[in-house]
Amino acid sequence: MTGLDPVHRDFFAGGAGEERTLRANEDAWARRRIIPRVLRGTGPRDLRTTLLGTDLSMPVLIAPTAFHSLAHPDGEVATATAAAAAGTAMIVSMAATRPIEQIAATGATLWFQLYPQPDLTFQDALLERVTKAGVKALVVTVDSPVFSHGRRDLRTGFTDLPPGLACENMRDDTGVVRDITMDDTLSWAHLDRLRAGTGLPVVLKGILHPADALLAVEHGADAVIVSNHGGRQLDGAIATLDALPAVLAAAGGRIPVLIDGGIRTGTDILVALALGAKAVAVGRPVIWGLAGGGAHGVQEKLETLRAQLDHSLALAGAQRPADLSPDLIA
Ligand SMILES: Cc1cc2nc3c(=O)[nH]c(=O)nc-3n(C[C@H](O)[C@H](O)[C@H](O)COP(=O)(O)O)c2cc1C
Ligand SMILES: O=C(O)C(=O)c1ccccc1
Repeated sequence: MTGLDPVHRDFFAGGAGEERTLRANEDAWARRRIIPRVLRGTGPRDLRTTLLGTDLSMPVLIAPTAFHSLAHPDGEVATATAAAAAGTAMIVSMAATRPIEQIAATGATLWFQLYPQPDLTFQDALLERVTKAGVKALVVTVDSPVFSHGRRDLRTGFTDLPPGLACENMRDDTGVVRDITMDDTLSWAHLDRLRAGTGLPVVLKGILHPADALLAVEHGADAVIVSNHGGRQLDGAIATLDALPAVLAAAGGRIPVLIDGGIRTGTDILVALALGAKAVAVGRPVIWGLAGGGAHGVQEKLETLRAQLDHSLALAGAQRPADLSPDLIA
């Protein structure tokens, strides 16, 4: 990718361990085949979707990924500019390198991703800050009780952001940038407290087991994202597509189920929607677009996915995502 330092490229591309889960995510989509319907006279497609009160021009969100300023000098501001132009939502990583207020100034619809922090005073202040900036939902990442180990970036020697870059939303009231803490004591009680303290919809990111999907419903989560963190946390974890059916069954239609991991084409999105996901999120493809061409690069990536989804819906005999059903997938 243009201008991307090889060490940073490995940080973005890499997965945990042997990268089995990283590969499994992409392979799972490639294994599915579509059984199209014909002669349905559907006319032009309508990709619009509403999620937790958020209107989206298509069922594709930008997954939260760290450190966009390593990919492009405009960082998360460029990514958000593209999200706004494409009419979709960006989930801003807690490890974003631009202040949430600057990202919000693009006019993009934003959700904010949170690693729950043990310092509750700091966390409350952060939530107040992002809420004031206008984020529309809180995405709580639950698959990371500890930092990832053995990723490519650890072998290449990538440890921290270069001078001048920082996780700008981790500044406390003294201006000091806090480290993001991965908390191995996290439990459902923490989630209950979080939910009680915010008026925002709460989305749990990193659900793979159906029993956890059921608990998410019982604890009042507004949505879940089936995710294995793009193969960056537990190597050997199930591919997200393989986890999706049981999670959907456990959720039983009570809350929307989203999915990320290895989604690269419009047909991947069609497969996810046909099986019952309400929307998908994409991580690395957005980073490559950002590295290659800033806001325009990201927008081009999003418009390519939109065109591919539109085309494959037409060829499968569907006008809207809601017209798709599991019988279309082999
Ligand atoms: C470079 C990179 C950084 C990431 N940073 C975060 C993060 O800060 N918070 C988070 O919840 N997930 C993070 N993720 C996981 C993504 O949100 C998402 O689950 C994953 O990238 C989806 O898979 P894909 O990249 O194959 O589309 C990161 C992923 C990558 C590749
Ligand atoms: O790289 C990641 O996957 C990730 O989640 C992360 C979180 C905090 C800082 C840097 C990266």
